[in-house]
Amino acid sequence: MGDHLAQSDVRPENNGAIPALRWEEPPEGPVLVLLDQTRLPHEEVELVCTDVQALVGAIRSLAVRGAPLLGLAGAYGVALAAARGYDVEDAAELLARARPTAVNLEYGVRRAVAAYREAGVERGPAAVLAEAKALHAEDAAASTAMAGHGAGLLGELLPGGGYRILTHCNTGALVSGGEGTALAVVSGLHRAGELRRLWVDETRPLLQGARLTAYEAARAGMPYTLLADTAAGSLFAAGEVDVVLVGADRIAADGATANKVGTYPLAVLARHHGVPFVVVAPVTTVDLATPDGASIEVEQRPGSEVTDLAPSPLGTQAYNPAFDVTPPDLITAIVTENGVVSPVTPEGLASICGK
Ligand SMILES: CSC[C@@H](O)[C@@H](O)C(=O)COP(=O)(O)O
Repeated sequence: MGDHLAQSDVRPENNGAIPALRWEEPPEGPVLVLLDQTRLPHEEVELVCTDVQALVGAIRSLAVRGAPLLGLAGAYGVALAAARGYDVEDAAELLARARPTAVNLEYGVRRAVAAYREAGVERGPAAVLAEAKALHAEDAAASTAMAGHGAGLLGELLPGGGYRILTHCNTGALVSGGEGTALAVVSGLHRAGELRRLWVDETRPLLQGARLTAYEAARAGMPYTLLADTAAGSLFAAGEVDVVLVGADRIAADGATANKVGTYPLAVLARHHGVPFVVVAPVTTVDLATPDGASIEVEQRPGSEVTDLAPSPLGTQAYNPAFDVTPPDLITAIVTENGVVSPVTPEGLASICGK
């Protein structure tokens, strides 16, 4: 990001909840302001993107991340290009390719570009911004609806309430225009007094659970406990997990679900221990054009994200996929804003998406 961010563009803020992303129009020209998630929880620092290259850098570095938020970033990125007079089609290509797995990114970009094309060059900037804001509002509404459907599902699966929920990665307000996906369900249950314990996977190697979910859970006053990803097996064996709730980056037409690496082992553990495994995602994460899990492109990240942790001996090679794919038969239910798909079938998914 270096070249695109003047020092004065970095503004620390500590008062209350900071939105993960917002559009601003100072006299110097429109900007997209991001809460830098690489700096959380120790520092709440905002990045001000004045151009698409800066935003692409922020997406790749995970300053802005999580499927629904990537969709918003993509749409606002197109709006930024249009407002600042850059080539909108070129900018859209750059943005859509910034990360490959979360289909929301491409969805947000394509939707914004379609609005631009329809409005024409003169009215395009206003039209594309309006589209990005509409997507933002829809995402917030989807969060609320998913929280309601998720709570209803848990009530059916686990009568009695007082849930001990295991989650992976980060799926809260940091990834959404609203309260998120899986963590939106957890937040609603917490407010209703139904959350006995939130088990938070660290989420190696970039620690989205330890840094971001713990940050959100602490702010909300949830009863939560952090665990190393490798401790999940013994937690299941001890009978301490009632249900697994996770988000998704892309759900194929057959229900196979790509989510943060480490999700698939949780689904295997859940099946072995007879625990429901539930995916919570908006329909914008369902990609009916991708037939199955094998067709999902899984982002491979630099090995240094793994080797630099310890650090490992110089020259060590690392296997570092950002996501893994859980097959549909291991998924108890997929919760969307339009309702719940269970059992997970291609027909059920297509119908919830209105296709
Ligand atoms: C609602 S967020 C769902 C997923 O996007 C989330 O679980 C996840 O895998 C995020 O990965 P990240 O690499 O941090 O962008």
